[in-house]
Amino acid sequence: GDFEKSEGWLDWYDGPSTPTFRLPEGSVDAHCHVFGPGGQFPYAPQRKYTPCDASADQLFALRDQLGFDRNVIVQATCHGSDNRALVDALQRSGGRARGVATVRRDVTDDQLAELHEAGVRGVRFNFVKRLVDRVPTDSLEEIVAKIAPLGWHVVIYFEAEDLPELYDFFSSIPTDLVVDHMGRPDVTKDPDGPEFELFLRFMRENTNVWTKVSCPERLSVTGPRALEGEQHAYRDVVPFARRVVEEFPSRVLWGTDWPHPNLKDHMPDDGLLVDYIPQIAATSELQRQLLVDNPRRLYWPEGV
Ligand SMILES: O=C(O)/C=C(\C=C(/O)C(=O)O)C(=O)O
Repeated sequence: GDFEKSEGWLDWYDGPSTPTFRLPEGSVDAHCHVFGPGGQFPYAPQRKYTPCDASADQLFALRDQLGFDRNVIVQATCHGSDNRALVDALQRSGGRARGVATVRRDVTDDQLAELHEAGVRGVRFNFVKRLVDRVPTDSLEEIVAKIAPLGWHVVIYFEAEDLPELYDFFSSIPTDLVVDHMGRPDVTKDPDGPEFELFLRFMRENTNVWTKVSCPERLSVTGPRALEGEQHAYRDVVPFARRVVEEFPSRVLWGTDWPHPNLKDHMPDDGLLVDYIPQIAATSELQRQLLVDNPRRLYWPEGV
């Protein structure tokens, strides 16, 4: 049918392993998606890929199996600014999910109020060129002005090579600003080198900036296989993520990124991704901040 998934798209991992690492009580999967079903929630005509359907019920089953308590569900580009699938999932969650939506510059205050009522607490802007026709620099400023009364924050997704030209613009955003997947560092480079240093400087100079130390499977060249005797899946990503967690322990978040859109070479076992966490957050204090305190402060500030 019209919603055939993209060529080469891998189905998400059916039957993920149960993690060895026990998530702390109240942990939040702070980056995940729901897609479709395409017949009920059509994908955006201008999308760059067509995902497999991935429902709220399947997301919540994964949440329970992995040991998370809550989700932050993030609008992906395949649904554009049609947030109906996201809102449906939030309404089904019984208050255990919050959302990050995508809106256009002509969004009305009533539409924003409806999204807030459903549990949306932020807006997402995608600067990854393969995912959008044009980067949303102009609409971002207008939308930031509209969401200010709601106290929402901004989530941005960009690639490390684009940070130099976007640095000043991103530094001018007045809200809390959450960077997806550490701004996608090239992990074949030196974690102490100039490229990652620019991202660390961005976080040092802008104390409103948070980042998700998620998606090693997107960044890794060494991949999911742990060498004999070594415990590190995605071992080439560990130094980058660990550095961020240890320098900015109160401004990091973590998520599965289920159902992992656009992965072509392998589909990660979500249980394995959870077992990666202690490599990058080595103490129970850091784990609690990463998985419980920080996402709760940002998405459930009312403390429920
Ligand atoms: O889901 C992710 O976080 C990563 C990807 C996709 C999107 O963010 C999206 O379509 O909005 C990607 O790297 O392709």
